[in-house]
Amino acid sequence: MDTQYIQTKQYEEAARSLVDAAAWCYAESGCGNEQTLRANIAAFEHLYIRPRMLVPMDAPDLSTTVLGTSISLPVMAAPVGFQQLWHPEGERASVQGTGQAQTLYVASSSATTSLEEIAGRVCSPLWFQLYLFEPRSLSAQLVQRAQQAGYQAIVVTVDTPYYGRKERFWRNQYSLPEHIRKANFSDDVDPMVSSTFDWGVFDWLRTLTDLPLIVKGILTAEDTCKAIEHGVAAIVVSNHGGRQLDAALPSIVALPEVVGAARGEVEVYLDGGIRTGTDVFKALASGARAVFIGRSLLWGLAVQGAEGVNQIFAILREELEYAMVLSGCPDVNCITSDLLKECNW
Ligand SMILES: Cc1cc2nc3c(=O)[nH]c(=O)nc-3n(C[C@H](O)[C@H](O)[C@H](O)COP(=O)(O)O)c2cc1C
Ligand SMILES: CCCCCCC(=O)C(=O)O
Repeated sequence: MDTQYIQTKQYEEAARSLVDAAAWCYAESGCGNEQTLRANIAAFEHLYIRPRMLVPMDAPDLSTTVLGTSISLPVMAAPVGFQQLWHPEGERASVQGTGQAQTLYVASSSATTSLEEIAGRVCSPLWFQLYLFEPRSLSAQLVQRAQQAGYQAIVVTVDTPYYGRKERFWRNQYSLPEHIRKANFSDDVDPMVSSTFDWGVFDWLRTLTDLPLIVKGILTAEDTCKAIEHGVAAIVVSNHGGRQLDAALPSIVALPEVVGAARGEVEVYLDGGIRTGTDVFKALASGARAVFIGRSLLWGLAVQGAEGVNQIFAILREELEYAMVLSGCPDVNCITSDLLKECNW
């Protein structure tokens, strides 16, 4: 397909007509009544930009760094499992499209392509997302394989002591197709997430790797302090795209308290509900260093494979560039909290 869409929303509409109903339902679902899924997006609508005028600039500079790695825009690919549901090339295409956009890709523990194969394809910086599995040895092996394959950091997802209740998916009695495999595990291994871990897991992981550890799934100041005490290098404010605890805080609402508690000691990123460049702008103005996209990346993947993923980043890049020029921000460091106003009407 050679159509060029100008909004991520148009990719969503196109993807819906292309993707099998079960895969669509699986990805779009939140958990429970989907309050958090809706609120992740709706909360951005309460934030408005206070633009500044007559700030001279040429083209604004959207580039930044995350843990010292350069990326061409402050938007990265979130870990998303089972990507062959959306395109036969799955993760191979999404990592390629992310590389074309010159940004960073996080490979999921639950990928349909092995972590080694993803790393072999790479033309972008790569982090590996780790689930905390029982037995622990399953997680330990993944960490060691990721380090060996050249990943630059481990993103530990901590919001999944149980796998969330995707009730919409269950109600429709969908299940994932037989051919969809977790490629990081042999067929006789069925890794189960574990509810028995505490914060000491970071001390244990530290004995296994010297890669930076990033914690994904934080929504409170209290847990931010715990994470810093246990030596994390960065925090992802996330509610798993509204897929774990229904009625959990929308990510953009939780962000300021996490940023406040982090006191600049660690980098803070956000995911959940990013659909436009102005959403990216609002997250940066609320203190995020960069953001991740989950579902919108899948829409690009479903419609045009690697090129679609690249296009999703291109759309967000252009929208962010417009927002920066029109609000007087020559570079991403100029996107500060004084440029935002909350309006609850
Ligand atoms: C279909 C799907 C699969 C996901 N798989 C993972 C995963 O394997 N690991 C993980 O940490 N998060 C996973 N997530 C959560 C994303 O990393 C991210 O937190 C979320 O999608 C961000 O919200 P957004 O979809 O509104 O951008 C998944 C999300 C979706 C929609
Ligand atoms: C063993 C955990 C499987 C998780 C699958 C991917 C995911 O995180 C999701 O939200 O779906």
